[in-house]
Order: sequence, then structure tokens, then C-alpha cells
Amino acid sequence: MKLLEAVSLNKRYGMERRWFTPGVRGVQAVNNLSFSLESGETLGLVGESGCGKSTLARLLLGLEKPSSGRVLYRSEDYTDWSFSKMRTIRNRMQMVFQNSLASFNPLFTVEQIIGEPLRNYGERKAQTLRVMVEDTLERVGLERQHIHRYPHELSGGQQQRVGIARAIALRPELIICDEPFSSLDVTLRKQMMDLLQELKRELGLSYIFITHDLSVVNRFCDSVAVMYQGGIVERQTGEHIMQHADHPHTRRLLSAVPVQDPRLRGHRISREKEYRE
Ligand SMILES: Nc1ncnc2c1ncn2[C@@H]1O[C@H](COP(=O)(O)OP(=O)(O)OP(=O)(O)O)[C@@H](O)[C@H]1O
Repeated sequence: MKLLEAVSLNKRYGMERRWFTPGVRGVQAVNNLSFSLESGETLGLVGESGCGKSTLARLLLGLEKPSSGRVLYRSEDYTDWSFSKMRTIRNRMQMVFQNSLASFNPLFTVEQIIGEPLRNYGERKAQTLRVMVEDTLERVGLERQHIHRYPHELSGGQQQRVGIARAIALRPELIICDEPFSSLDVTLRKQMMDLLQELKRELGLSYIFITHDLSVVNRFCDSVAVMYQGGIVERQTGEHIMQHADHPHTRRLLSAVPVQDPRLRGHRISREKEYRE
């Protein structure tokens, strides 16, 4: 069953300015991009800085409107939905940001941060809210005592856990993760990836996992789509892409990934040589 679909999406910025500033041509952030995500699938969206990954995430979440093209959720076209109509599906699609701290209200405690989406969607009883927040905290590996803390009183890893807790509070079907662990060290990153896997199993989630680092996604994702200049140039399983990348741009991204296995290292060198020639 298709959960999410993008059909010929385009997003061009700066077109309004060209009337005032001669020579301004605008930026084509997303360029004729189509893909679909099956229910229960984890899709890695990989590409270098500026290729349009975050813009695509905003279009999928309905935070911005595309210049042209369509977005569909469970076959329902929501491209032209108003902000208030988006409420009916926003609880099913959530996001985890690279820097959760910046997305939190600094005056809110952890309890208020996680409880906010629940209150927005109608839960009013303080006792029920407390139980739901505690249950969600436990699922992301935080303790009950953390509910009284403010965001700045948490470590970077704990802040990202609160970001995940807020995202799962409404029990969504899809979470879009935009470079969620890039500021964390390798050990912590591994723990957080394991946490996402566990939540996927427990809650039946689907993920779109945005990163510039191919090494992060090859084991975690069912498939990996490589973005280049606003479009998807290649989509394969993680394992396949690490060994048999088709597109020259994917091979260039791969050359930045450290290879542990010496046999694969030899393979990669020959592919890079082929690319250079
Ligand atoms: N609001 C905006 N107004 C004008 N241009 C924008 C806007 N948002 C993004 N862009 C431009 O669109 C292009 C794609 O940006 P985007 O942030 O989607 O890339 P990205 O792949 O997510 O990059 P990064 O990995 O660095 O976050 C860039 O050239 C960027 O400068």
C-alpha cells in the first residue's frame, strides 16, 4: 500500500524577486521529482548540501506549496490543502529535526514539549496527558525524572530523544528525519539508529531519513534515493548502492564513505577510477 507519493514535484524560489532585480533567475530547489513510499518502508534520501533534501521534506509535510506537481497521502491529493485542512493528516506525518533544541520552546519543560501535540489534538485531561507523556518518554529511553527539565538542561542526545518523543506522541504513521543525529558522536548515533529501528517495529512506523552521509543509511534503510540538483538520480537497496552505484554522482558520494572491508575497498577504487576516466 502506497503511503506517500510525490508526482513531478517542482519548487522554484526567488521568482517573485526577478520582477524587482534584473538578472535574478531564482533557484530550482526541487526539479521534476517523483517517488513513492510504501507503508512500513524506510527510505534514505541522500545528497550533498543544497541538493534540495530539506525543501522536499517541507513540501511533503505541506509546510510549503510546490511550484507544480502533486503530493498524495494514502492516494489522497493534499497539494492544495489549506493549513487548517492539513491538520487532518499532520498528526500522521511528523518530523525530527537536526537540531531539536532550536525547535523547542525554551520556556517549556519536557512534559510540556511532548504534551503540546497531544493537547493540540484534543487531549485535555492533565492526568491522561501525564501518563501519555511518561509512556512516550520511556519508549525513547528517558526517565520519568526528565519530564520536569527544560531543554537546555539536557545533553545533545537527550534533546534528540525528546525530539523523537514529540514526533511519536501522536502515534504517526510516517516520520521524516532531517539529519537527526549528525551532531552526535558515533556511539550515540548508533544507539539512536537502534532506537528508531525499535520504534519502527513497535509502532509500525515508516521513515524518510534525510542525510548527506551514505554510510549512515545503507543498513538502516530498505532503499536509498540519491538526490542531485533537485531530482532523484538513482534509487536502490542500501547494500546494492554501496557496491554497484550506477550514477557518477552516487559514486562521488561513496568516495567520501570510509570502507572497513578491504575487499570492498578494492572494488570501490576501481569504480572511482572508472568514474574519473
Ligand atoms: N526559502 C528559500 N528561499 C530561497 N532559496 C531557498 C530557500 N530554501 C532553500 N533554498 C535554496 O534551495 C536549494 C536547496 O536547499 P535545501 O535546504 O533544500 O538543500 P539541502 O539538500 O537540504 O541542503 P543541506 O544538506 O545543506 O541542508 C539551495 O540552493 C538553497 O539555497
